Amino acid sequence: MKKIRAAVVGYGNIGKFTLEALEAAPDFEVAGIVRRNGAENKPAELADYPVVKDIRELKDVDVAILATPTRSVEQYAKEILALGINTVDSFDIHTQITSLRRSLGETAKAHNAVAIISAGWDPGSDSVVRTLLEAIAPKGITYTNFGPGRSMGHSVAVRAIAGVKDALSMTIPVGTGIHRRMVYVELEEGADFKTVEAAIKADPYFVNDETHVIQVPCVDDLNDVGHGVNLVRKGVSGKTHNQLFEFDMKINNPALTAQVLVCVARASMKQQPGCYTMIEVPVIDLLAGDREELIAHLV
Ligand SMILES: NC(=O)C1=CN([C@@H]2O[C@H](COP(=O)(O)OP(=O)(O)OC[C@H]3O[C@@H](n4cnc5c(N)ncnc54)[C@H](OP(=O)(O)O)[C@@H]3O)[C@@H](O)[C@H]2O)C=CC1
Ligand SMILES: N[C@@H](CCCC(=O)C(=O)O)C(=O)O
Repeated sequence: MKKIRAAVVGYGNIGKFTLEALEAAPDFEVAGIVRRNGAENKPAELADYPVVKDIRELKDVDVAILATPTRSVEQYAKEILALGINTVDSFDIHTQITSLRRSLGETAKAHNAVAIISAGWDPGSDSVVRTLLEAIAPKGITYTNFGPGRSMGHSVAVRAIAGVKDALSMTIPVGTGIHRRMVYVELEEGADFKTVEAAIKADPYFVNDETHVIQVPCVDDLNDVGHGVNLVRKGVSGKTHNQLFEFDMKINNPALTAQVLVCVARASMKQQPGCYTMIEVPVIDLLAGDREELIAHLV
């Protein structure tokens, strides 16, 4: 069977694990990697792949997996969808997902392509869990409690602030879906800590949470990409109260995000043109293999 040809756009934390997930998938082949500086300083593990500045330099790409900062997703997605290539991303600014969906939906439909957005683990696979739990206990409350662990999105947002050399944003669960942010920053020489601290606290990623910023000499000495979630719903099925559900996982954050992106890239090949979030995609489309065999095995 013809393999799905995927390009990885951006080769940072998520990009590296995406390449591994593609290499491990039976139905994908790597079309190449798109990097801002192209093949300059090409790492050894990319020796067998084309590394380019522009996705148009790659041959027959079916789907582009966007492993760029969340704030760059819309621009990359629009350019790539306009070439008729599907895109998937893990955009994680929850309050902006519906507007991104509308915006990419227009471009995707105009160019006969598919975009699946916000497809990491949260937003992403957790969104599917929340949806399922709400369906089976329509009345009730869901609490999504993260961590403790490293938020990649928050760490990326801090690294983009002027004067920050490196950053680690730890998410600490306080309970009932409330989180504290412990942000460790390594500053560029001459940067002013108070200015950086104020910029972090004003960023929409942090503005609603209790946030502590701590200057350290070397972020790498603290770094651990482990994370996790404890997602709980207590609610009512029919007229019966006290239905209690719990989903818990402890994970390597970039490895899981990458795996979700790859299964969603597969699903993108089976959708009609347009833009979707994960809760709109049939879960069976995330899997490789024969549909009847999957049904026999999983249902
Ligand atoms: N939904 C979810 O569950 C999750 C979502 N995420 C999202 O994944 C995103 C990426 O995280 P992570 O891989 O750690 O980020 P990194 O900074 O490690 O990697 C991003 C890569 O994108 C490329 N890039 C393109 N444009 C820019 C730009 N303007 N500034 C910086 N880099 C750029 C760079 O690669 P190159 O130099 O090769 O061009 C860079 O290495 C996060 O922003 C986060 O929101 C992460 C985890 C979970
Ligand atoms: N989007 C997160 C993954 C979910 C955990 C989270 O949102 C957090 O730690 O705040 C990330 O970028 O790591």
